[in-house]
Amino acid sequence: MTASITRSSDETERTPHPVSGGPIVQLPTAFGDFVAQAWTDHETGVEHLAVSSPNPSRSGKAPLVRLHSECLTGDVFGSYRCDCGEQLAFALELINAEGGTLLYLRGQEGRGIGLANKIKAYALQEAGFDTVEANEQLGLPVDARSYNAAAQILAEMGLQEVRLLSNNPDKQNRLAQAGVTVVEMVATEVPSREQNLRYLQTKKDRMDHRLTLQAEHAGNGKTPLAHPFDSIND
Ligand SMILES: Nc1nc2c(ncn2[C@@H]2O[C@H](COP(=O)(O)OP(=O)(O)OP(=O)(O)O)[C@@H](O)[C@H]2O)c(=O)[nH]1
Ligand SMILES: [Zn+2]
Repeated sequence: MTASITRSSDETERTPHPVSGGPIVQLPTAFGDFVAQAWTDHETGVEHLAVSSPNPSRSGKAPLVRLHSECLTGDVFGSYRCDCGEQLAFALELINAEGGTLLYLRGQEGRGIGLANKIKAYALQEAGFDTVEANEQLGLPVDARSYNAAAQILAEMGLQEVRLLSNNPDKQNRLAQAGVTVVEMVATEVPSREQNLRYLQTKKDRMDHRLTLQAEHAGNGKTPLAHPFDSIND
């Protein structure tokens, strides 16, 4: 429980970010049967949740890991303003099929600026600003997230070499700085929609997200993925 993280570049030892994990419990879900473990960040008091496949990876490759930043509007309400809810469903389906872990990072709402500020940023986007400009207009960082707690949780779970389910190269770099080796980036693009196309285009153009946004990939509501709520309403 006290694994230290070292910089791969210079092997300089750093003080581990203080986190602790609780008991591992069964978590049967609409996406399959998982196990869950809560983790507390003792620096911030924020509680995160690791949701893992109970079976070891069948591929023999490094474990699949998704770091999912909290998005109340997308994850809980199924908002189409962003791709978060559908990415969450996609990741859980893949982890159920292939094995792996989804670490749900709370306190990262709105790329770390918080829910109320994200909604203010939405208001600015409705006035014409893009998702980057909106944060800047609020005098806030474009991306205020830290992955130090996540890296330490992964280390304590024995996940220091991972295949990262993400389109965000910055996440890969920031994890590497925190001591986690990303051996492969696994795309997590879901079909775009009319309502989130500008947002996704901005992420591609201004935040270097690896998104194709190809016409056949752009569902625009015509080829929706299974939504988290679809299989719950039985
Ligand atoms: N500030 C702000 N945050 C947003 C907006 N739309 C979604 N978010 C937040 O963005 C975060 C998700 O980040 P993304 O950039 O979509 O994806 P990522 O996690 O960096 O990259 P992937 O791993 O590829 O999904 C969540 O915390 C959301 O709450 C927005 O318009 N403004
Ligand atoms: Zn979102």
